[in-house]
Amino acid sequence: MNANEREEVIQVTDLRRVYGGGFEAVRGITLSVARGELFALLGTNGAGKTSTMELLEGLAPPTGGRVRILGHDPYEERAAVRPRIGVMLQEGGFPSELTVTETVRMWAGCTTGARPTGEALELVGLAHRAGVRVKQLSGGEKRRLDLALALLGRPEILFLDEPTTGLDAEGRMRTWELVRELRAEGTTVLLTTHYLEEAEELADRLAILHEGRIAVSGTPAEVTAAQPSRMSFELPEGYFLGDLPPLRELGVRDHETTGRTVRLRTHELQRTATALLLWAERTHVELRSLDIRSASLEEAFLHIAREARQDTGRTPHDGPRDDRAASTAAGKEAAA
Ligand SMILES: Nc1ncnc2c1ncn2[C@@H]1O[C@H](COP(=O)(O)OP(=O)(O)OP(=O)(O)O)[C@@H](O)[C@H]1O
Repeated sequence: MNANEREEVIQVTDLRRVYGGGFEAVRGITLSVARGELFALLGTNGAGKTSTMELLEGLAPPTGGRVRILGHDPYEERAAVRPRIGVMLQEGGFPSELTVTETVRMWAGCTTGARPTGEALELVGLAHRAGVRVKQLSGGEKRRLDLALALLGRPEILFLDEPTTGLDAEGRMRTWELVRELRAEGTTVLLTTHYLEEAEELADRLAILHEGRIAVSGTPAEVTAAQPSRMSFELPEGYFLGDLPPLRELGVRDHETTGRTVRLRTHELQRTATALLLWAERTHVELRSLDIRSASLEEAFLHIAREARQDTGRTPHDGPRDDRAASTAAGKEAAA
């Protein structure tokens, strides 16, 4: 293979998952992840992140579509895929009477070419808890044990389902550092998380899921670029909105006022901010409580969540406006 060529180790095409009761949790997801890349799956609660991860991990067969992990079907060709991947599920579940060391040894017994137990515990910062029974570990320590087990077989692809949930700030930083090191060594990582700063810190690319579909995807910079920046300030005493330069002409997309506070959203932050600050200087007034912030991943996420809330307000008969698959789901709902 050409050195510049992207080796796609995760390929997902039009993936679908329908649960027993007929609920469509994954509704046509297409994505690919290159070797050595860190891809983050974000989404509102119930968006379908875990349902998607489980299909990629080969824990269940898809209802429709295609998954290839390292060129294999992870469900049909489990024996070929399993030794090359590491999986950290959302909820581990170990025999609670075993000690940390015994748990790792037990797991190592089922893993080809396992790391030494001490090394695995060292990696996740659990070496000092080696002799402690699993039931005595804190929630965060159990997450770290989960991670140690996922790393035991030196996987080529690491699936991490909410790896830092329940960790304190130091534990989270430590996990981020470890994930960065693994990536630097060439490990491909697929991560789900509710911490947007985690995705912003770690991800090369990401997708935000909503109701089983990818609502937006790209690099963190691409995803945030589509969102407006925000600016807010207090109107000086004796001044009104109409005294400001015409906001539309400054690139302002929309604005609202509460009392004397003006909040606006703009795609041209520099132009808007410069014009308003120059106006304040010319007018010899101070824009108090001035706050200017560029768009963030949080903004993109909240935008999607807001749209989701508005959608929830619709009746099934209204149906989503422009999506055939979603109309089918709404139709099912209406029929139920
Ligand atoms: N076994 C199941 N049977 C029926 N529905 C299920 C099942 N498992 C999950 N679901 C539903 O599928 C949808 C997606 O769930 P999933 O756990 O994949 O979402 P998620 O994005 O991982 O959510 P969270 O962020 O809350 O962990 C939810 O509406 C959930 O209730």
